[in-house]
Amino acid sequence: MAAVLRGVRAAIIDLDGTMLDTMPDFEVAINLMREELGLAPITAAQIELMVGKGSENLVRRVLALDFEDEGVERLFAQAMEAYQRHYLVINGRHSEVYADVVAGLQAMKANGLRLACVTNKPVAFAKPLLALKGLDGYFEVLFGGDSFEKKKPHPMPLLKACEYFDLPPAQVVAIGDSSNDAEAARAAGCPVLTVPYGYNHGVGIHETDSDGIVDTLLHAAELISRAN
Ligand SMILES: O=C(O)COP(=O)(O)O
Ligand SMILES: [Mg+2]
Repeated sequence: MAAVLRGVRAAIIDLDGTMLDTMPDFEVAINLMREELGLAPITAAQIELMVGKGSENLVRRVLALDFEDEGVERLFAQAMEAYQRHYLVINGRHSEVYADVVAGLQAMKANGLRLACVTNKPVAFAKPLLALKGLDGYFEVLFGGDSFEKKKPHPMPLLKACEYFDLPPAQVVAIGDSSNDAEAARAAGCPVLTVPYGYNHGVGIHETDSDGIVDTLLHAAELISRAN
């Protein structure tokens, strides 16, 4: 693993499931939306399988629990509006920073790494959330699921971050909790580390192709530092 991390000058860090356990926020906002539509609540365990590919995909999949394709499309705009309205109100209220995230970000900065946050969450949710949790100051740039034409697992958001840093992808490590992060990194040519504690569509992180699994962001910081 050390070999692929040699020469790394910057890190692209995912948000949901990597820095913050946001599942309780998703659960509250999704169930407020369902209540408005007259639908019964669903569990965090159900929602966890659907998170990771952005808000539109989440809302469509939640509706698909109760409706066929035609019903999903009929209700989508109304459901999306309700979900976004509720999410913005509760954003961050029920979510927590994972262990050793702050220590990891501090260690990366201390080691001279430049940092970007690249998430599939819309920027309007991600920006105030990072600020509320005191994490915004670590990042030079934040890209969300609506920043570009394509989201992860497409490589575009990662390539844009590399462009922003003016570094080749081989010198920019991606760190995330799901196959979306790992596939985007592979396609972009970035080395990739994964954390095992987030949301990977119900699939163990060992099943996802990466350059290594790290227990925490602090562990990631140590590996990158040791390789350089
Ligand atoms: O909001 C999502 O779909 C997941 O967001 P993430 O890319 O920060 O994990
Ligand atoms: Mg994630």
